[in-house]
Amino acid sequence: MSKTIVALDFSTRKEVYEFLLKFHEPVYVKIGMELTYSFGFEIVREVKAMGHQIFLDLKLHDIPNTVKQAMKNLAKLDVDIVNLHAAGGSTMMKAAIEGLKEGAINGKRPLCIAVTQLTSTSQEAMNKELLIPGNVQDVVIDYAKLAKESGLDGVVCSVHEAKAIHEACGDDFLTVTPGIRLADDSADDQKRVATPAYAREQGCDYIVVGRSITKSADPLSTYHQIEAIMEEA
Ligand SMILES: O=c1ccn([C@@H]2O[C@H](COP(=O)(O)O)[C@@H](O)[C@H]2O)c(=O)[nH]1
Repeated sequence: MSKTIVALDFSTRKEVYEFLLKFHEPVYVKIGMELTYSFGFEIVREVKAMGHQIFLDLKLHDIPNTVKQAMKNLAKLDVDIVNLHAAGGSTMMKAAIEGLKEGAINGKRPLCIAVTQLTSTSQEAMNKELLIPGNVQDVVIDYAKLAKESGLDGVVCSVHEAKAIHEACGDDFLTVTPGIRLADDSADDQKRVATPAYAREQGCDYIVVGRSITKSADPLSTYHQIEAIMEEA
């Protein structure tokens, strides 16, 4: 089973299909706001029909009833993972699970994970702009515990918090980690970054990789290189 989720952050359908056609097997992909807001759920259905697994990354954050109804609709897409912001609180997260259960196809709902602190958020920004005091790792772990108590399946966090989250919430609580960069890559807008090798060492369940693969001169080879690192014993 693939441990690498490729972020399909493209602006055109052509780029999506040209990219996916390079792969000769189903891959785990992430469809986010960029594609969904351009092409609607049609693109989700099309990529799913090609046999790929899908993490639908729309990061819901609203009042509980709105999130519940939205999740009910997302469950009907039969994707593998959906997500929301833990900052919406436990009532919202519980409502999300209720919505997913109501919309589940054949009794099987998508996994639901909570964004703790975005990997583009630095310690300084969290304290001074978001006005959340304390250490970013402690805050992420507290949010992860809240997500677990609310019935969620895991969290989005950075590699740097994954080990402590597994210690606090259990090994079966998923850690999905964006902010992945190969050693020579630019961090771009990401702040809490790490390499695939460090992600494997820290026991991350999945890494999310966008630009390091999609902007690579040879995306297929970079993907296989990363997968090989993630699969090392
Ligand atoms: O905390 C988060 C949550 C989501 N993301 C998403 O992951 C990818 C990362 O792309 P890169 O090009 O590898 O930086 C992107 O789609 C984000 O929306 C995240 O980065 N951090």
